[in-house]
Amino acid sequence: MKALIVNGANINFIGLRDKSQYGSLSYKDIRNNIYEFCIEHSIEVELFQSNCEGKIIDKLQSTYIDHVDAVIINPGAFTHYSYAIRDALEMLECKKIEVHISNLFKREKFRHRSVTADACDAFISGFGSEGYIMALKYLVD
Ligand SMILES: O=C1C[C@@](O)(C(=O)O)C[C@@H](O)[C@@H]1O
Repeated sequence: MKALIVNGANINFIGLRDKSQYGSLSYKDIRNNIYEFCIEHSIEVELFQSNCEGKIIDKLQSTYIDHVDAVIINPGAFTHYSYAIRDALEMLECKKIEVHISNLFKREKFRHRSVTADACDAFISGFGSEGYIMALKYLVD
């Protein structure tokens, strides 16, 4: 099993920003938890984070050449308006899971809408950073 985990805008600042929504684990802690789970379950994983929409699209497109079985994506605020990331996701034929650390529906109205979620197979929101592990568990079960 080969998985790509893509994190978008400001996810590298998790642990510093709005701890009431995102908890106090840092992005590095979250990465380490993911690596630990992937080692235990023999998942080959690549973690990618960018604050640039175009770089995220390039990374998603690269999975055509560098085949992956699954993409797990937290686009950050791009979730709410990036049709370009949505289109890049839609093209991919692998399993796609959208993850959000916070519960989008318990927050501001602009966060209630995901333009990327319907290009994915599944959606996880509100389980904190455990959401990434839940997505990985779903893939290995
Ligand atoms: O950056 C983020 C993080 C987020 O994607 C989440 O994981 O809960 C939710 C988004 O609305 C926000 O812009």
